[in-house]
Amino acid sequence: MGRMTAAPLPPAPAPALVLDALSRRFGAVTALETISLSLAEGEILCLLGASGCGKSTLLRLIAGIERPDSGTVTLSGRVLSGPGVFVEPEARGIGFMFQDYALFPHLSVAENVAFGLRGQPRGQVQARVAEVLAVAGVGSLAERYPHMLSGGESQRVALARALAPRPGLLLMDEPFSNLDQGLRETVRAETLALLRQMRVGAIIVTHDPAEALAVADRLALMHRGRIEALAEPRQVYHSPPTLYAARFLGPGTALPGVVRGGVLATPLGRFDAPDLAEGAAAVAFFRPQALSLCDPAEGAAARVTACAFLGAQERLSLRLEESGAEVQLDLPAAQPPRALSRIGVRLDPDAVRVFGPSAQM
Ligand SMILES: Nc1ncnc2c1ncn2[C@@H]1O[C@H](COP(=O)(O)OP(=O)(O)OP(=O)(O)O)[C@@H](O)[C@H]1O
Repeated sequence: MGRMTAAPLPPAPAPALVLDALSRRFGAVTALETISLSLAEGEILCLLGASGCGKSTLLRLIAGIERPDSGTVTLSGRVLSGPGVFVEPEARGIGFMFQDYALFPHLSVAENVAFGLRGQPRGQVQARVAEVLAVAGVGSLAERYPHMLSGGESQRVALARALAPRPGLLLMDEPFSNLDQGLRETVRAETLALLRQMRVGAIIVTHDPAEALAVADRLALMHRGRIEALAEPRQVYHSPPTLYAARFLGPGTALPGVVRGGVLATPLGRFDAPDLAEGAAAVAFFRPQALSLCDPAEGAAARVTACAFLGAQERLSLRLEESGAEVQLDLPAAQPPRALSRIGVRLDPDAVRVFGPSAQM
């Protein structure tokens, strides 16, 4: 066999946006604490987190609507905000789309979209307005006024307005939350396709984990003004760095135990915890789909205490007979769960994450 020689790695794409140690306080509240992250060109990042964690403040600092107390914002190598530097929002080359779309009520759709192109030659503005309205699928609505638009149409017009000046980055604050469930997924898919087609990077704020998992190239989970997790959706979902991140991204069970000899013993098995100290209070976390049914003699015996129909699956709540621990298990909805009053369960050890004390804050 020939020896493999490692090919030189292609140079990593230059980050489009770099945030370095951004902090912002409001009186006694630390809204953001030393936030650092970078965004590659064309990358779509979701900022996810509970109410009050600092998502909107971070978006406003990047847009320049708010000033940081310290730290720097750099876009394509140009410092927008930093010691002694502050570029006004309209000079940043960043598009902003607000949750309520903020269309000007007294301007037509075409005039709304033309607003960000002020100062450019008239013919050029008209051509660009027609182009982005067509790409956003609302070309026929150019003469309407905002009160004559449906929610989905308003969203598309707002998107067209934000994209018209060819921003280097688009910031979107809960852009789909005003749409009802059925429309939301369609508009979301179309918006994403449009961003990719135009190769515009975006930071999308959402408090909905399912939306962040579906949409993001990478997601940043924020918690109390800090970034708790930053990675691709699958990685954050399956290998969350903390118990908070694990719980925020979806349901699961945390079984507590004590580490002895580098192993955490729980009612559903023993899991390696080589990095944790002897006697550390740890938890084994797993998602409902990590448990499967078996004969009670072959796994842990359990009683079904409740059952929730979720459409595609049934979620059973179980009490383990030996320990009394409560766990959840997902079954395909086709399997009738009511017949299963006493069951056995088995846990897939590869789907378990062990969190020591410092990862349970
Ligand atoms: N102008 C302000 N004055 C005082 N406190 C503020 C101001 N703006 C934000 N805060 C506080 O900073 C923290 C972060 O707020 P922020 O709006 O960024 O959170 P968020 O994650 O966007 O929340 P939500 O999802 O509810 O919009 C909160 O505690 C908030 O009360």
